[in-house]
Amino acid sequence: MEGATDTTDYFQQCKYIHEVELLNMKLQMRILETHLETKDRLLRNLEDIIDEQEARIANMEDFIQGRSPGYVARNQILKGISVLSLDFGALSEENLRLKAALAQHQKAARMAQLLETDEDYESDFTSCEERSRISTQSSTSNNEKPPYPLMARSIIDDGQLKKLKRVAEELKSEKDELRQLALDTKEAFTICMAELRLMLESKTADFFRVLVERYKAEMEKRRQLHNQLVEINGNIRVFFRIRPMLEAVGEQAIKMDEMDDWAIDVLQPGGKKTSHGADRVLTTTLTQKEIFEEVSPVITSCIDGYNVCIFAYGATGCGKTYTMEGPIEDPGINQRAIIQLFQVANEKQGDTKYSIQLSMVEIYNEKIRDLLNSSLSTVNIRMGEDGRLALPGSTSITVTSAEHVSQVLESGRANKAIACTQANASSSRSHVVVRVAVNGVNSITGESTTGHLNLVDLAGSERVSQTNATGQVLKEAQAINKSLSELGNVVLALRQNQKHIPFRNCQLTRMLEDSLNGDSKTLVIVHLSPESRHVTESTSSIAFAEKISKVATSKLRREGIRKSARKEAPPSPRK
Ligand SMILES: Nc1ncnc2c1ncn2[C@@H]1O[C@H](COP(=O)(O)OP(=O)(O)OP(=O)(O)O)[C@@H](O)[C@H]1O
Repeated sequence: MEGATDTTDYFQQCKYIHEVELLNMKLQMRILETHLETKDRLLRNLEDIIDEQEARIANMEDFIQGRSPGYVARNQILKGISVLSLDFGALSEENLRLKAALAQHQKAARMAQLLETDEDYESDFTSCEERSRISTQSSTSNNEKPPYPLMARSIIDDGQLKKLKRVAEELKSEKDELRQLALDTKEAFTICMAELRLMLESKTADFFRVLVERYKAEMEKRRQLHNQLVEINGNIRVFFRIRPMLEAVGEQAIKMDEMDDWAIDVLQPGGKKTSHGADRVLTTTLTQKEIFEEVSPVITSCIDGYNVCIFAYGATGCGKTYTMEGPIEDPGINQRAIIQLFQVANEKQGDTKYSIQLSMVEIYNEKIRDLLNSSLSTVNIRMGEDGRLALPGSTSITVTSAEHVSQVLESGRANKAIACTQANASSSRSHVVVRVAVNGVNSITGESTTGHLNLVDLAGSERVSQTNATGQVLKEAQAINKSLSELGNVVLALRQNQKHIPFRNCQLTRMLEDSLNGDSKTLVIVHLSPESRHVTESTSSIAFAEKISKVATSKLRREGIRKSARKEAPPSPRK
């Protein structure tokens, strides 16, 4: 019986052992499954981290230093393993041995697991302080390897970092190539532009040269035609002289046309720009000497017996007296003209002996006063026996030298000042006429010629309506207006070769009848103030200039001027 009991015990013991072993095997299986599952999760995490790494190549160093969110996942996994361990502790209390055995197996299995695969976990679990310590050491010592976490090492092992580096290098070299290409393109573009500019400049210069030549040819043609026209129309020329700006402030409303020496541009008060032509425009930059050179050809024809009239027309203050008299140190046309007549007469002196007489009168309120006589006697106009107009009783001085001319003109100027005071008039309220007679007598034939040069500084042309004039001033203004208007009518009639010339309507035209009629040469210099505040007066002066410049068109057609102008136009420049 006892033997049977022992056998039963033994059998029972074996059964228990088998059951424990079976349980143990099952546990091992479960542990392995858990381990595999853990590994799978770990691998998935690793894949996620690798993906993240690819997207964050620039932050690789940060990742290597262990700041990746992958750690959080791994910590959770490890936590799970610990929970599993605790589960083992909750096994049935009824079999402590089994529990101990199980615990031992579990411990052994866990140890085996850790030893087998997770050596690296050790480093993963290294404390932050430890890691930073090692990291600091690694940065100072090149020999020690940094404690790369498992995932980083796996990436390095996989060659992904190398791959990424290679890609980065390729990208860098492509970028360098692109940069070089951009530099080459820029250089090529600069060279191309420089060549293009040179080509354009040379083409433009050629084109411009041809245009200038054509322009000059046109100008020359125009000048010739104009002279032809002036001769046809009785040698009457109209010039504009623009006075320089006297005030620094204000806009310049009148300028010479940049493209045309014979025209001016006027900026009207409303902002409109108008253009006006004349026989010549004397710009602000011309000196007194240069102005005289422009008019001197007309003056010297006096020596040959021609009558010449030069009028300075314009509103008060626009420079008429400056042009005719000028300052003592820089004299105007009057003095220069008479001195030139002297010089030319001296040069021509031979069989013909020349003498030059000078008189100077003023027409104020239709009365003529002798400015070379200090008593300022009034002078009348008479028709002489030779059919010439004379001013009997007026002083006529034969001038003998340039100095003498200056002296005589100066005394006339002084008397003019007295006249202004006596008549209570400013200089612009009267017309001042310097009359020069050039007599030539041929000692052999006895023939004589007389040419008259009339240099007229007209009264200011401003309108009565704009001056609010009354009484004496109104009377003066009316007389001035009338005489200027009559002068305009006479010049226009002469220019248009009208049958009746209205000389007799005022003292000024009466006095100058013999000088304006016939083969005479007349020049009207219309003076213009450039300042915009004088633009109304200037426009009125321009209107006067345009009125006296009018030419009968039927006459032009008869002369065939337009036809010839068209025929000889130079060729267009080639593009
Ligand atoms: N071309 C010029 N260059 C420099 N100053 C000038 C010029 N023309 C005129 N002036 C100056 O302008 C002012 C007026 O000129 P000026 O007396 O000759 O005008 P005006 O038309 O004769 O006037 P008025 O009709 O009142 O006699 C003067 O001070 C003169 O010196």
